[in-house]
Amino acid sequence: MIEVNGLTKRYGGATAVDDLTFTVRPGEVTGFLGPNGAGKTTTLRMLLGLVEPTAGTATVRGRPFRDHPRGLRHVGALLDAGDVHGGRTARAHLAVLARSNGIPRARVDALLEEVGLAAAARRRVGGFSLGMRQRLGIATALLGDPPVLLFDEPLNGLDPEGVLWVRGLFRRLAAEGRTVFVSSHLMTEMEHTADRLVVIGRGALIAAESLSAFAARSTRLSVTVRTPDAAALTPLLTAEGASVAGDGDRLTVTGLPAERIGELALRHRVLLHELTTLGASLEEAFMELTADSVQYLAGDPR
Ligand SMILES: Nc1ncnc2c1ncn2[C@@H]1O[C@H](COP(=O)(O)OP(=O)(O)OP(=O)(O)O)[C@@H](O)[C@H]1O
Repeated sequence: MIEVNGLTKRYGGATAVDDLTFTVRPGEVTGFLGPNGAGKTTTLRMLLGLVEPTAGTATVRGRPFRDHPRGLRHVGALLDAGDVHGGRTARAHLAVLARSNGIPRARVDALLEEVGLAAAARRRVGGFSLGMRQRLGIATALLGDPPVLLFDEPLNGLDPEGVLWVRGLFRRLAAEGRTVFVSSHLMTEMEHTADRLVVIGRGALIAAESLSAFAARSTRLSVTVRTPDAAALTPLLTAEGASVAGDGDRLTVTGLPAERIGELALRHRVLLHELTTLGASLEEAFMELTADSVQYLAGDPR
């Protein structure tokens, strides 16, 4: 569990992180989304005690990160994949960290295998591609088998196979009960990976909610529903706050995601012939909601 409360960072007159309050739960992948410069990296650095907050607190499992005595065993982090001693081999890099954190050496080779770097284990990191550095950074984060994992833009530089692998890895880590917090500036990277989203814009919180709740807040998302029982379905949808337009057996529904419409129909035994999401993609919803962070400001629904 990560708890961020009133977290603020100012640099001179500029506010990089503005009074952020949210929680990140174990057992889920939480996407940390915001446009470039929104304050994601600064927030993650404050979580790791690398940047001192101007105000507010950030705790990991109830304590500030620097109060955790065995760093890598409590929180694993990938912040900047380029931030590795280029003269070292991948294996030596991990071995040094393993030794200083009291982690068995055998874990190094197992992890190099797991992240797909076994064949490059004896090569110097200076010659690694960005994707290979990301894989090494992910291995570093996993080294201490920590219950909490932070990843800053982990998909940068990965090829499609690497992206699929990382998605599967994050899902597995969450299924093991870990807290997985992953930043990205692209919704497309998160929509197949995250269970929940924390969205920020210009340092301030825009949303902290499930992926489907986030989608439902976009005014432009609409769902086409075909049903022989529109008369029964329409009041069920409007009672949930949706707008329903349409004629005959074809309805256009805004304000509710397709998943929720499907659930309602099932629960009330309304037959559906079609359920299609139209219009804005989640990426467009994200752009719409981050376009004006003040206008769409919403609290943390804890
Ligand atoms: N050390 C610093 N001194 C001054 N300003 C800073 C410093 N670090 C970050 N900033 C500013 O704070 C804001 C937030 O930056 P941050 O790197 O946290 O954003 P981000 O969401 O991670 O962006 P990106 O997706 O581009 O990595 C930016 O305007 C940045 O210029």
